[in-house]
Amino acid sequence: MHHIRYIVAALLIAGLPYLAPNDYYLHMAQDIAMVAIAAIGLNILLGLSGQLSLGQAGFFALGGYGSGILATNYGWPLWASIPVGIAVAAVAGVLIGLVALRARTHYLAMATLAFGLIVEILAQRWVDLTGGSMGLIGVPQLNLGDFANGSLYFFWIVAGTLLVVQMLNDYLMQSHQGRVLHSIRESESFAQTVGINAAVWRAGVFVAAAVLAGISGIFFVHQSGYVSSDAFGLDRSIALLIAVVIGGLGRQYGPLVGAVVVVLLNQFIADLYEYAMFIFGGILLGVMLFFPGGAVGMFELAFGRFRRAADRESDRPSGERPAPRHFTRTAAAGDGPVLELEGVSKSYAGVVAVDKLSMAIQPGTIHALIGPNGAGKSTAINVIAGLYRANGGTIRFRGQDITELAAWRRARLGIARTFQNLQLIRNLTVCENVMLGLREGQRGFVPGFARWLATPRFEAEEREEAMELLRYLGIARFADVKPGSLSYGHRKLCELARALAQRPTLMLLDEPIAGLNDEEVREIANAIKLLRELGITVLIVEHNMGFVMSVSDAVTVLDYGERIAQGTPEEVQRDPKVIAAYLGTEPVS
Ligand SMILES: Nc1ncnc2c1ncn2[C@@H]1O[C@H](COP(=O)(O)OP(=O)(O)OP(=O)(O)O)[C@@H](O)[C@H]1O
Repeated sequence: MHHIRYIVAALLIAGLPYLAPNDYYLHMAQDIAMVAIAAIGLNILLGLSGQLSLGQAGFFALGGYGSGILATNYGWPLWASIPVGIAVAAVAGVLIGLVALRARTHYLAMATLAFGLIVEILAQRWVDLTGGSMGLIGVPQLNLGDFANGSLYFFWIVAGTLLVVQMLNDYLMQSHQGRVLHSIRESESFAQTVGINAAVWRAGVFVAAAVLAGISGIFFVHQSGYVSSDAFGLDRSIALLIAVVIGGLGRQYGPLVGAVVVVLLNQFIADLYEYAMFIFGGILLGVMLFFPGGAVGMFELAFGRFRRAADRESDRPSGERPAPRHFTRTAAAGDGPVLELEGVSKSYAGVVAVDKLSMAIQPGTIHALIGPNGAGKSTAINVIAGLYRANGGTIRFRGQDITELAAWRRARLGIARTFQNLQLIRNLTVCENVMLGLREGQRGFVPGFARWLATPRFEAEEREEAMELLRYLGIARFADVKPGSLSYGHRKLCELARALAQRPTLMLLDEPIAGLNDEEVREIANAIKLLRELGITVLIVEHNMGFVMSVSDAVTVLDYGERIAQGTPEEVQRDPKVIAAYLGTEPVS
């Protein structure tokens, strides 16, 4: 009975036509459902993946006209014209999704705005096809059989579709796919380092939003037997945006609440039609300034404080931390180097940051890459992780040439990393951040949705695996809080747990103790040694010499992008070139 809310909603939908005093209310409910379907799509696009579209009315129009024109002008039956309408919207979604891979932020907003305007102008001017602003007349209604007016059945179809879309949305928000979208919004390069093909996701989410807008448009066109191009203007795109923001951007029920508010407001201000945009604009501004969480956010704020804090698990002393299971990827000592760089170079517009660097990292060791400021350490780690492409040389991981592989592919092969300036997803809990790293056993959308329908504990195994890692690193007590409320040291440990969740063979740690106090440094040093115990090979970039010398098995020293020394910590410490690089004097020859 974990999905009781949907059963109640289905009963309400079934009963509402009989309870509504007259058709006017039913019509309003239909409008709300239509707006909500498209708004859910926009919320996924903007609220989850962070991509702003000002052209959703374009998809709405393409879906609607795609089906409406075939059914009206060419006499197609609705069962055939509707899938075509959805397909037209989806194809447009793919095309705009491809644009979204090139244009970000306000450029993307402008591109989608232009798309919406083009569709609107086509709808107005291509009168033979669309009827222009005079309208397409005699559009068949979606009334299922004998019901001439069909409002009862029509409501059931629209509201039933909304229910299914809302369920898919709810699954998305609670699942791995939702976490992926959160991560893409916060940092695409970070997402790639946990094995996410961000480009595919960004484009895919555009298609999903386009299809939902298209379905909404199809319902709209087949609602009343008549449709004019005036219905597909910019104001519709803006109204959707307003619904999403007023409801609460990124919130599970934000679009539904926003759709109710927008449709009701439209009714109240029907007499002030000329000022409608002005009034909506004012409300949008007010919400964004004073209640950025929207109506759902306000509700959470008001009632969240009465919610009982969940019992939190307490952490055991470090001696009693069982090692996590599932570490299968580790490389054995006889396998040869885990990572080999051969003459790797990287320059930025003339600045040679890494110069023909060669080094080998042996399995199961902690290898440090050190050097003065600007020596090229971060560049080297980014080139290894695949965030930057090398200009020359070869990188081999467990014998495989990965020089040309995308970052997400390298992550999937078993290279995980942490960042100098922490990359944790603010809107996810500590446990969910760690779950983001789990790749193995992740289900696709459809099997995941089926499992979600079947059991409330649909991600119990993933959660338990993440908890094991948190316990291992001694931060299980923070599992259910957002990373923002943790100390800097605990956040570093959380990031380490997330990287561990990728079950890596090689872990790249970029300045793991920068900004930490002595106690926190000790914790991180212990954690890094635990990684070695799990058989993971570690490459650390770090400034703090004392720390490097205490944890590493081998050290490579860079200066001006070139390798100037390599060896055990003791050997490197005695090397005159290293002393000179750090003290700024000429080497004693
Ligand atoms: N995105 C960039 N564009 C241009 N130059 C860059 C860029 N990133 C780094 N550099 C330059 O490349 C050189 C190496 O920088 P890098 O950040 O890799 O060194 P680092 O050893 O990590 O330094 P630090 O210890 O200060 O972090 C520096 O001269 C730096 O100014």
